Amino acid sequence: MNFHHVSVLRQETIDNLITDPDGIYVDCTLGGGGHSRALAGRLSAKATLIGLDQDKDAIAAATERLKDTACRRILVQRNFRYLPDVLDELGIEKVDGVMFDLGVSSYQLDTPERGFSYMQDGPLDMRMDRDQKRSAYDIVNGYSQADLYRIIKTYGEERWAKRIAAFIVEARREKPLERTEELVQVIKKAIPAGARKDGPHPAKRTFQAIRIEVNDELGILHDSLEHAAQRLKPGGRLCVITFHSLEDRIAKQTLRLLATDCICPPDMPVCTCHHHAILKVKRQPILPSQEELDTNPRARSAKLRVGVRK
Ligand SMILES: C[S@@+](CC[C@H](N)C(=O)[O-])C[C@H]1O[C@@H](n2cnc3c(N)ncnc32)[C@H](O)[C@@H]1O
Repeated sequence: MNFHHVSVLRQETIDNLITDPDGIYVDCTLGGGGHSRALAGRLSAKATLIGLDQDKDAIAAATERLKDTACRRILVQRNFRYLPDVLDELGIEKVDGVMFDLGVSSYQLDTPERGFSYMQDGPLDMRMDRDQKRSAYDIVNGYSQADLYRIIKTYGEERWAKRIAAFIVEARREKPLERTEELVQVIKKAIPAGARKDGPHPAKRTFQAIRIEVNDELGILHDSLEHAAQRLKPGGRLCVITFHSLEDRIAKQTLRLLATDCICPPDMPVCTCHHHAILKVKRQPILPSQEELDTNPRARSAKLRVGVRK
């Protein structure tokens, strides 16, 4: 397996994450272990690095990449929504830092058999965790037209969502769509030629939408970030890298909420919510440098948000 992935905002993330070189750190999205490798390189032999990924291939690649690092390493194939359970099982109450580098890896995108790519033909799959039942096939062939429209519109922010949903339903009447290339052809037919001329690949937004739905990427984000923040020691850091506006909105709003004391409606005479801020956050996200943008086009839309536990 050739696990190709160039880590985004690597230095910036590690610089913000580490407060104690002997501490306990969690990488919730190991991928190829790029961030973790850089992190481990700055930790002592007394430190612990816990790495999670729901993709078996990522665990295998990261295990290899991290094998000669000094710190204690615990790599687990698990969805990060279960971070509190993983820490409980390890008997770890609080940690010094937690990072998330959201979305898919280049390896997942560029491996046709994983079915994420609209550029190379493969089965309609898109599962990060291949033990999971629901795949892109089930969504494309099983969702009602209204549900297809809803996800393509909401998660893809696709202007032609209505037509694409209708064309998918029409195409699958003959036989189920099985390959990514078949879906790409249906999407191309649905989008008028004039609108297809400029801009990104016509299937980009629909593929993003289906991928988000298959992996419930946005549904689990708010709670996962909150759980991670709750497990930080005072002064501990939460670092989140996002790659599109929907993801970033959830990260921004969650961090802002965790940094707010009272969340009662403004006309409430006394506080009844008893909400207490547990984080301090910087308003502005950290963006990739020009140098990084010049060498890694995937960094274009990346934003790093950092929270510091009170
Ligand atoms: C952008 S890649 C991470 C790359 C990594 N930081 C590096 O430098 O090599 C995102 C990884 O997160 C994993 N992932 C996404 N959502 C996840 C979730 N809810 N739970 C666990 N892993 C997840 C994906 O399988 C993928 O391997």
